[in-house]
Formats: sequence, structure tokens, C-alpha cells
Amino acid sequence: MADQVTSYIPLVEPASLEDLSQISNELKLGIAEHENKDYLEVVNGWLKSCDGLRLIEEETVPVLYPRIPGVKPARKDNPYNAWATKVTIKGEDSGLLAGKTVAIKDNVFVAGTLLTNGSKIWEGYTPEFDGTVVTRILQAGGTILGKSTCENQCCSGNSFTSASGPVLNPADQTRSAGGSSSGSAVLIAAGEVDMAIGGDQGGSIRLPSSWCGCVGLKPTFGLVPVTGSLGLEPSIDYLGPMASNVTDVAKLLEVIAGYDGGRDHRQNPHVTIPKYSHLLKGDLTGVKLGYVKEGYEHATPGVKSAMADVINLMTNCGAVVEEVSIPLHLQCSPLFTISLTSQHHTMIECNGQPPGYNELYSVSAMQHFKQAFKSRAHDLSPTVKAMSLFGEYLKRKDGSMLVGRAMNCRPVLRRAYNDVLEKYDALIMPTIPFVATKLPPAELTPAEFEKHTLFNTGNTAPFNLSGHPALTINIGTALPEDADPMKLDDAVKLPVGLQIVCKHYEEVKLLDIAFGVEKIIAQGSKSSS
Ligand SMILES: NC(=O)c1ccccc1
Repeated sequence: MADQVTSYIPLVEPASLEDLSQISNELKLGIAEHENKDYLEVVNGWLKSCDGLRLIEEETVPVLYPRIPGVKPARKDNPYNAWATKVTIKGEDSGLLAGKTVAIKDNVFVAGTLLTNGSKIWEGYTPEFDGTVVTRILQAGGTILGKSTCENQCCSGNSFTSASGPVLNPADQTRSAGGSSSGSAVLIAAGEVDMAIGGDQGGSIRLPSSWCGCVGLKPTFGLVPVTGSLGLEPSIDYLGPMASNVTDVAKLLEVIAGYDGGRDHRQNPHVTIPKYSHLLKGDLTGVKLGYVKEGYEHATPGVKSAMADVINLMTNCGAVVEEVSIPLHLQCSPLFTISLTSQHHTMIECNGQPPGYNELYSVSAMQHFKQAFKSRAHDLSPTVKAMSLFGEYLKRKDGSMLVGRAMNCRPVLRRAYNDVLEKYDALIMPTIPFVATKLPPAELTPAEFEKHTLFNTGNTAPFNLSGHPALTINIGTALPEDADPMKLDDAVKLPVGLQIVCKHYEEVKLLDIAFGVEKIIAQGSKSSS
């Protein structure tokens, strides 16, 4: 039939008189009972006109590389619980990622492969197209080995909230791997993949990278398209590269960065993508670094000492490191709380994809979420439930003004960092002021649960709000504060991450500084062994 184009039009029943009179009463629209039938004609006329959608083709994303559905590996093949699903997808024979294996965080679409987003809510959902980053990895010759476990709806900086159970830190399996891209970091640290895609709304790339000893980059807002992934809140959603070294992070960034033809409203079409991986020199001579006092004051002695060591090495290589103060850095946590919690509720009300953006929507994901949320919202984690409660409460109490007020602080925060970045090439601070904590016990009250999920984002979330690119790189290890003082000789030292932050779109400089740090750390460990 010539007039039949699209596959699927979501069904909405025609309105009844009762529907309209109920809504107009609730909204106090001042519509008289006898007028309702006129309004019914207008409303149902609009609804009828929506049938016309059938005549217009829908933007679809072709799946370019064949694959078979994945499988969840058996426990013995998944010692850290870092794989959500294993599926091998081979890309082009050549390209920047030829020979590289990649894991994809389980909030990103891999067509034909189950997606869980760490939550039972998504049980049974299979996306029908690939996230843009997935397509780009395959086009660049990468081989995808599967989906990595992530925290429940990505709402945690720890690694115990996934519906499939805790993800274990390879350095000490009683400890957290960090999250929410927990599996991505663990698979890199355990040597199961070369690289991984992570997602980050408050630190979820950098937190697990830091605690597992990887390199992880949250790019400038909008540099990497998030098309074909499940977000939390459109103004703090990011995808980015993770790997065991700076060169691989630069390569993966080079492949996934860049304009996606308008499928992601966050992107600027005029940004050109440098060949990041060709531009690494690692010369720290004359590089000016601002050591953010507020990001460091609360660090544990072990983390402070690792930071002091790396600063010493950097200074020996000609870098200039000076303490800087940015008081807002410590004061902006309510901005994150408001974006994450109340705005996340908006996402839930909109089935994960708020209307009004000029971008690609996954209608199947919206449909799945809608049905699942109706029947099994009880399966969400206590943190996500608390976010729903808070968001709905704010909505009922006109809290949207609070959201607006908080959003208006964002440019001020951005300027506070930019003012300092006028005088320094980069800001530095520990990514997390303490090393990996013990995985919590299974039975937690909602308040304890919340504490264990939102406790480590103090230095990371500000840059989700400000949009700056922020990278974490391992600078050594430290003893955990809670190590048994009687058994210090047996205690495992755990990775410490250095966070480096540059101006918007200065990923070349950021990666180059990180490359310099990587070099001196490698030299340092050579000379000390
Ligand atoms: N998705 C995130 O980045 C996140 C991190 C930590 C806590 C909550 C969310």
C-alpha cells in the first residue's frame, strides 16, 4: 500500500467527555460542562490527525555489522560480575581500532542484544539500533566483546546496586569497583578488554576508572554523541572512553567524538575533531597546573601522599604547580542533587526521553519503560525510588522554581573554573579523596543505601554541571584507611586517581598532560623497582 510507511505508531485511545471534564476540573481551566463536547471535538480531531504519522517515514539507524544475540556468561566465566552480556561483533578489518577489543556499558544500545541498565525494569528489552558510539567503534575496526555491568539505572558511584549483583574490584574483591560504569573499568583492569565505553552523569566514568586504576575521560559536554543510550538528565549526560592507558583513550575518543548529524541536541555541528592520538607528546615543561584546594582538603593521608608524590615528579619535569582556591567547588552539591534527583523524575514521567528536543528518540525504549514502570517500579533501587519521591514532591510543591534557580547557578560555576583556567593550563585534584571502600552488606536501610551510592562524587559531579572535560589517570596506590592496623603488611594497596580538568573542547591539551603524567609515573615505578 503506497500510503503505509512507518512500522509502529503508539496507540492512544480517543478521549471521552469524562476524561476532558476531569482534566479541565483538575487544571481549573474554567471550561463549562456544556463546552466539553466542543473541546472533545478539537482534542480528538488532533488525535485523529496523528494517524498521518503513518505517511511519514521515521528516521531510523541502520545496523551495519551482523551479530547474533548475546548470552549472560556463567559465574565461573565472569569472576568479577563485570559482564552483563557477552556478544562478539566484528567491525571493519582496518582502522584506528583494528585489533582492539571493546566493552560497552549496559546503558548503551547494541542492537539485537539485551540491555539491562543494571535494573530489572529493563528485563526483556532489546534495542533495535546501535548507539552512535557503537557504530563508530565498529567502523573504526574495533571488536565489541559485550556489554559491561552498570549500576541500577546508572544511579550510583558504587558497585553493589546492579540487579545482577555486586561488581568486584580486581585489586581486592571485598571492595567496590566504583560506578556506575563499574564493569567497564573492571574489564579493563582485569585485562579482558583493551577499551570500554562508559557513561557519566556525576562521575560514573571517572569513579570506577579511579578505583580500578584505569584512564577514563568525561569529554566536553556534547563532544561525544549520546544517541542510542539511556540517560539520566539531558544536561548532565555524557558518554566517554576508558582504557588502561592514555593513548588508547585518545584513540577511542578520536573515533567516537564528533557531530552525529543532529541526532543529539547537545552537539555543536561546527566542532572539528583533532587526531587526538597523533598529538600526544607528554612534555610537561612549563605546563601550569592549579591544584584545587577545595578538592584536596578532605583527602585521606594516603591519597594526599600519592598526590604530593606525583606533584613532585611533575615539578621535576618542569611543570608549575600552584594551589588555587575555588570555593564554589565545594558548595555546588545541591546543583547536582537537584539535577540528578528532581530532573530524573521528569525523565521517568517521560519514559526516559523528555519531549521537546530535536533528536533521535527510541520509541521502543520509551514503550518498554512505560509498561515496566507501571508493573514493577518496586524493582528500582532505593536511591532511584528516593529520586522519584523527591521529584514528585517538588513537582507537587511547585519545586520547579528550585530547579530553575539551580540551573541559573551553572554559568556562575562554569565561570569560576574558567577564571582560574585563564591562568592555568589545567586544574588538578584527586578524582576521589579516598581509595575503594568495602562493598556494603546486603541489608541496608534506604538512607544507608543512598549514602553508599552518592558518597564519592564531590570532585567529579561539578564538571558534569560545568561541562568541562575531566580525565582521571592512575598515579599509584595507597593503603585504605580501614585497613586492619594489626595486619598492615598483608593489606592490599589500592589505586589512586588524579583528575585533570581543562577548558571546554581542550581535549588535546588534557590528553597531552595526562600522557606526560603517564610517562613520569612509568619512569618513577621503573626507578623505584
Ligand atoms: N551516573 C553517574 O554519573 C552517577 C554517579 C554517582 C552517583 C549517581 C550517578
